[in-house]
Amino acid sequence: MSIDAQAPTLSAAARPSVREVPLRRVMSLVRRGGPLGLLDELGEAQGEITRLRLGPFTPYLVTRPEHLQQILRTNAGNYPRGAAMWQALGRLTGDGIAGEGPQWHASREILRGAFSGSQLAQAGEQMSDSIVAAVEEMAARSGPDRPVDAGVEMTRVVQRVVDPVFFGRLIPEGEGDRLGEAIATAMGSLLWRMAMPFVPHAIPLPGDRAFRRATRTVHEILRPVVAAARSGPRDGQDVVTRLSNGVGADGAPLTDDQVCQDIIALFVAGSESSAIGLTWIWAALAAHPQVAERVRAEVDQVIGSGRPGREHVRRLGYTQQVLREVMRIHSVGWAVPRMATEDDVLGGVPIPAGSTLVVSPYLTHRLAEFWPDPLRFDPGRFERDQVQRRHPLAYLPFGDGVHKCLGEAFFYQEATLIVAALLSRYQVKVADSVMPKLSLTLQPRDPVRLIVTPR
Ligand code: HEM
Repeated sequence: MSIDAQAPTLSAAARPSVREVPLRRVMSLVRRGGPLGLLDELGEAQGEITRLRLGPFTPYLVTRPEHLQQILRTNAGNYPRGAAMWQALGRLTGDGIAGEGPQWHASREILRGAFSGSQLAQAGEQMSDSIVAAVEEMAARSGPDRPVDAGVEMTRVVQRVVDPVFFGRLIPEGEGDRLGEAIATAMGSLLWRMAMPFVPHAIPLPGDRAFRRATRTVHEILRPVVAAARSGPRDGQDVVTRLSNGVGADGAPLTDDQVCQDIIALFVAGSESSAIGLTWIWAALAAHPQVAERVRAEVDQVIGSGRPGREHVRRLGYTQQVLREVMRIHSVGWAVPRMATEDDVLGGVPIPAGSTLVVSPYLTHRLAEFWPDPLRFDPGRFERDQVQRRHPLAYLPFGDGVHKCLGEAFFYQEATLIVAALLSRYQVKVADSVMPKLSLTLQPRDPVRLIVTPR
C-alpha cells in the first residue's frame, strides 16, 4: 500500500511503502481477537512499516532490525521517549529513570552503579539465599492437590530478591505483596490512556479510577520507606540509599518525590516484568517437556545436591539458552514507543516530526527472515554461532541503545538461580494450558497454577 496523501514528502528519492491500517479494520481485528489478535495480524506484514489510523493518533509500528538500528542507535537523538505510553506511564513513574533528558540521565548514572557487574557479583550470595528461602516457602504452600498461583509466587520470589537490593530491607513485612499488587493494578489500568493519548484527563476513561486508587496505595507504602532511608545511616549500597545520596540534573539532591518515582519506575521496570517473565518460563517448560528434561539434567549435573549459587550461573549454558528463547517468544515488553522530534526517513518511508513510533520486540522476534519457523520453541537459536550470524537488533527483549534495560543481567542471574533452585529439589507441573494476553505487558491471560512437589 502507499502512504496517505497528507504525509509530507521528505525525500524525492525515497520510495515510500507503508502499510496503512484504518480504524475500522483495527476495531474489527480487536473485536475478533482482542489486542493480541490485532498485533498478530499486524505481524503478517513481516517487517513492512505499518501505520495505524486510530482517529487523530496514527502511530507507526516498526519491526525490522535495520529500522530499529536507526531509531535506537544511529539516530536515537531524534527518537526520545515522550510517546503515548510514556506519557501515560509517567503519571506513575515520573520523569527520572523512566523519562528522558537531563533528569533521566542523572537517574541513570546513579542507578547504573546499583546494577553493575561488580554489584551483581557482590549481591550474588544474598540473591541465592533469598531465592532458596523463597522457593522453599513456595514449595511448602503447594502440594499435589494444592496448586499455587505462579504470578503471585514469582512476584514474591522477585520481591524477596529485590528487597535488599532496592530497599536495604526497609519494606515492612506484608507490604511487599500489597505494593506489587498496587503497581500491577496501576499498570494494568493504563491501556486505554495509552491507546487514546489525545483524550484529555478531564474526560474519564476505563481504568482511571483503579489507576488513581492504586497510585495512592503505592505512595502510602513507599513514602515512609524513603523517609526511613533518608533518616537512617546513608552508607548502604541499596537503591533507595544511592538515590537518596544522589544529585539531580540541577546538582541538587533528589527530592523525596523523585526518589519515590524512580523506585516505582524500577519496580515497574524490574519486579513486574521479571515476575511475568518467570511465569512464562514455567509455562514454556510445561509446554516443552523434552526441553524441561534437558534443563533438569543440566541442573542436576551442575548443582548436584548442593545449593545453587552465582558461580553456577555461567555453567548452566543450556538453561540460559532456554531463558533467552522464552524471552523471544514471550516478549514481556512487547512495545517500546518513541516520538520523532524531526522529520526523518525510515526505510524509504517519510516519518514526519511529531509521529509516534512503536518498536515491537514481540513482532521483531517473529520475523521469519531472522527466526525461521518463528513460532517454534527452539533454544538452539541461542547457540553462539547462530547468535553471531544474526542481526544484533533482531533480538531485543530488553530494548537497545541509550535506554537499554539496566536490569538485563540481574534478571538472567535471578531467573537462572530460581529455575535451578526449584528444579534441583522439586517437580514443577503447570495445571492448565496457558494463553497470552496483551496489556501494557505480554502476560498470561489467566492465573498460571503450579504444582510443586519434592522430587
Ligand atoms: C523480564 C524482565 C525485564 C524485561 C522484559 C525488561 C525490559 C525492558 C525494556 C524493553 C526496556 C527498554 C525501555 C525503552 O527503551 O524505553 C527496559 C528498560 C529498563 N529496565 Fe528492564 N526489563 C526487565 C527487567 C528489569 C529489571 C530486573 C530491572 C532492574 C532491577 C530493570 C530495570 C530497567 C530500567 C531502569 C530501565 C530504563 C532504562 C533507561 O531508560 O535508561 N528491568 N527494560
